[in-house]
Amino acid sequence: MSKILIRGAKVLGGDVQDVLINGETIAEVGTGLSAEGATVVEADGQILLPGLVDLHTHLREPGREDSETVLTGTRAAASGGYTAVFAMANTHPVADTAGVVEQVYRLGREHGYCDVQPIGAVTVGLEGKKLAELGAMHDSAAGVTVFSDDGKCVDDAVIMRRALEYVKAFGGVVAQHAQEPRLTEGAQMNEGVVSAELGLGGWPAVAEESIIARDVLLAEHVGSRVHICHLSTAGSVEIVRWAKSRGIDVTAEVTPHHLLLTDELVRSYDPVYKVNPPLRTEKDVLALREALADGTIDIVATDHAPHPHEDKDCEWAAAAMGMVGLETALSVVQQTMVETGLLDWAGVADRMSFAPARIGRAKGHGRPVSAGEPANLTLVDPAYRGVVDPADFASRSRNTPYEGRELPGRVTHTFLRGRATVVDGKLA
Ligand SMILES: NC(=O)N[C@@H](CC(=O)O)C(=O)O
Repeated sequence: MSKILIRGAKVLGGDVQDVLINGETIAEVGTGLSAEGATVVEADGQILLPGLVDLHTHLREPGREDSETVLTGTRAAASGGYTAVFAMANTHPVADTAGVVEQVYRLGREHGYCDVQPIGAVTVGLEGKKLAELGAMHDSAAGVTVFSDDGKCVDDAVIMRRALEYVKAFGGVVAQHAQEPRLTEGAQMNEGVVSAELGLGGWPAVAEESIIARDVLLAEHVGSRVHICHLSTAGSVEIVRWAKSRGIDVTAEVTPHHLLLTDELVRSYDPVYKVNPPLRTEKDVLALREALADGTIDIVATDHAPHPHEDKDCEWAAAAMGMVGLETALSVVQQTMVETGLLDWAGVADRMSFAPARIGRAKGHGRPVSAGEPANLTLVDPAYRGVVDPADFASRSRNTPYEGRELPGRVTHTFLRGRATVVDGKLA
């Protein structure tokens, strides 16, 4: 069995320690550990985190392999420090049967860059009409625990209620894309001052907030668990805060881009900024950061949404919605949360590994950095400063809003069950 000694890293940003990996497992954590027979990784000044877990990734396979595949997407994930990703169901065919989720799960295992945990669709074909085979997907080899029609809202209250009732039986969770469809017909960007000036169809905050309000009440009524995808407004934060104070079993995520970018960027008419939910205002950004810091928002999830050049490089109205995010997420969180003093590295470990693994019940991920645990680990150099160049991405798509921006931090090593998937910042 191969041995690796990570020497002198700040574990979760705290004490400087050595971590000895033996085979797939962390053998020892301490100071002055022997390097005998081990490959040494010098980690002076670096932060050691549990491998990151993304609860919201679009891998596009099957069906849109021109934008991403399980292989390219998991290579992008490993580059970004992830050891597990949850793959959204809006593929072609939709991941609404045991067959499709098993296929995606197996591809992840075969490629070996990052574990892939498929998310099952809530409704057949994401059409919102008929519940998909939730039980069969759960009982399959993929062991699906998270269900979502992401990209579309489960807007029928009865279907949502039934889904919540169904997943309760096996401790699953429904992850809602909160977007009232009638209030967002033809919407192109956040509804506000900028949309009025640009004459683009507005996407009101209330379209998100009304669905969240309804769904936390449904979750309370049914006694089930609901997760809210990509929260984007200050009002949504208030509703989730209220729900949690009532003891409702709700969790929520925020994307890196909603922690940094605002709708002012849409003035450029550059479709790279077109995303669902849309970029909001400075006030929303600040409320989201604060909510992530105080735990009202549980996790950061990337909503990595790769699109090929031809779907993005066109006029605003015709462009696809979405941004890639796996390879920049940790840097954006470092900039917006750590360097602002809102969150320390232990907090980052919680919001990007422990909590998402807990919500999605990802086995072997989001575990403490201690002896006997699976060696799923990420090593970060926080002093690094670099300009984002999409040509460096492992993702098949390049639709990043950060091109040319300087961002802090770099993932130097990622370990999946003791095997290095990233070494010195490069895919192994
Ligand atoms: N987040 C996005 O802007 N796009 C997502 C789906 C969606 O949520 O619309 C995609 O699959 O491309």
